[in-house]
Amino acid sequence: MARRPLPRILSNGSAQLARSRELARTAADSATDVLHPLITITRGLRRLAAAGRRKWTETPKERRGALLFLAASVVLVVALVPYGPLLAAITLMAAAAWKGRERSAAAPDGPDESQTQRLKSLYEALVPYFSAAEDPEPLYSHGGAWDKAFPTYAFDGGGRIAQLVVRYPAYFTDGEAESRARIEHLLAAKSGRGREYHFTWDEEGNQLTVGVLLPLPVDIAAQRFVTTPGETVLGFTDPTRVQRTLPVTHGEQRRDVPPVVWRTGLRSTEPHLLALGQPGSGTSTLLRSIALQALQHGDVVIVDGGGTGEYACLTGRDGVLAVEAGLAGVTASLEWAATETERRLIAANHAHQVGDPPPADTKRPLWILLDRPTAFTHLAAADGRKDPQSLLQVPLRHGRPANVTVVVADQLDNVDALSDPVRQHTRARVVLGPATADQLASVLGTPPPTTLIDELPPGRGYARLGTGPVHRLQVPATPNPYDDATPNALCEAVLALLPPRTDPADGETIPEQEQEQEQDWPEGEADPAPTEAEPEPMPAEPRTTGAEQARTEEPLPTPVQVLTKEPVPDQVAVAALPQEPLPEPVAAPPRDPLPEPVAAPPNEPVPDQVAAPPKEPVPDQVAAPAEEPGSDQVPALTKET
Ligand SMILES: Nc1ncnc2c1ncn2[C@@H]1O[C@H](COP(=O)(O)OP(=O)(O)OP(=O)(O)O)[C@@H](O)[C@H]1O
Repeated sequence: MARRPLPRILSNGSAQLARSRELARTAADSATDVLHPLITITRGLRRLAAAGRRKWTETPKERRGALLFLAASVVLVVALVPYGPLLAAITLMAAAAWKGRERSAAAPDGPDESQTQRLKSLYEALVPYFSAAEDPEPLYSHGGAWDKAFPTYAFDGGGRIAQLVVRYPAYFTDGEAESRARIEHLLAAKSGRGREYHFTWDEEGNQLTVGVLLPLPVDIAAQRFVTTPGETVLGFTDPTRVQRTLPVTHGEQRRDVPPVVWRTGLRSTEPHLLALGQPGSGTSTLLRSIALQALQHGDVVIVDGGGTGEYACLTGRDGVLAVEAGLAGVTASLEWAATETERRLIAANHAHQVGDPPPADTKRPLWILLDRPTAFTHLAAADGRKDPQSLLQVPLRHGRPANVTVVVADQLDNVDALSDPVRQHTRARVVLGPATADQLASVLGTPPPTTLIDELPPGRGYARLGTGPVHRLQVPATPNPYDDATPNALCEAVLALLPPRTDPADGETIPEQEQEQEQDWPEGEADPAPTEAEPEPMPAEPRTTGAEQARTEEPLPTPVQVLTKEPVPDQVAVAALPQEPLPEPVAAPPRDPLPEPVAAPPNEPVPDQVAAPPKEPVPDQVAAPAEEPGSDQVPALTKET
């Protein structure tokens, strides 16, 4: 399997150019500072000369002789007086300096009439919230002095408030989320809707700073981001809470933008991610973006519960172990992933015990990406079969030391159908699209410090990594390249990131009829379900149209081997997985297991629901539960959401 090369560090030619330009600008600035008096005097002399010329042309011709005589007399007197020339030169220089000084237009002292009116009405609106009858010296009272309450303010070109500092009385309950939310809502409404505001509460100084946030960039397309292995760019955010910037290209241009970077792997404190959103908010796009980044250094298994072929472009690509859209296929893939997690743990532990480094085949990151897994939960329940989510328990609980990462994307309305392990072990959280304040607080664990706006572009939302701050997030545009509505430039950007197609393992194509005959479950195992009865959420047709194929100029993928008895469409190729034997039958877990503790207790064995082919228990050291952060760090996600 060909490996993708590490991302090439972008050429630094333009960076050098920018540095030289910056150097030249600094030198020019310093020279201007040093030569400033000379420049002022020269400018003054020029102005004096211009004034003299003007005076000469304005003087009637008959009086020019007298004027000339007067000037000559003055020059003569000056020349004859002791120190006259010197005094005259000093006087001239002083006059030139005075005349040459820069007279900037005096800044207006305060707000203009309409701005004053805005501030006054804002003040009046705040009176009921920031006043108390018992207050002997109320800062807020009807008809009171608004300028004492608003020490700093700024307006934008349209006359709307761009920044405002609001002082409030010490008795205001600024520690209560509800009180804060009321004030924030009111300020956002009175300062102009349609913009996002950021609120900074200074509880010590009894001050609230209101800032207007610029829209996040929506034009950044999928590309190779300059990150290290183990880092995934979820999207872009405001520069305020993020120290780092990432160079991105937009057409011919390059610019630096602050990213939200999620770290996975051994040292990650948020090893798994949950993304939620309303339909059409961009969760599938986020998953596609993560998949393209993950494929640079790892393998991915994709579970597509949406059934709209969002991941067809990844099918049959190098590193893509499976793109599953049917219940039986999903179950088989997730069983394999659980077994693989255990295998890695055991292999790494054996290596630790004999003092060897972990084997190479335990280090390649494995990503399990699930788009709407609750669709399969409903299907499995209707069919009386095991919920595929129950198979995520091992990768979720023990995935970090095994380099296995789980990403779950689903709709906000389906939160109740997510299993407890998914809720408890996904400490990186993303909410995309419109969501109520309660939904955001429930998923992220805390409300975002910005106001919500009614209309959000696709891919816009919030991200929180563990107990860190809540970031505004804009996911890079990573559309489905096989979608006819996708603009060509974006389509090409995504296609350029796809790994090459996987060569069939044995160099042969297995005819479909043969495949069906060859799909045999291990002896004694129950057939998961009769093929005819299998509900199939994903249409079996290929997702690509003729036109799309022509655009990609790539042949359709060749099915290599089929894992399940389900009729799998050609494009849903299950490539590398089936080289492994199928795991033992998995005992169905109780339908509604009690929520587990987030941090696995020390010495915890691997849950026995998933019977691994190697029957050894997972060694204590490998489960590494001690490093797992405690449950208080997981953003709350209640079933009431
Ligand atoms: N970050 C983004 N930038 C630009 N367009 C986006 C972005 N995210 C999503 N879109 C566009 O929004 C539409 C819906 O996106 P997507 O399919 O990812 O949403 P979804 O939440 O998975 O919806 P559904 O659950 O209905 O599949 C698509 O047309 C997609 O191209």
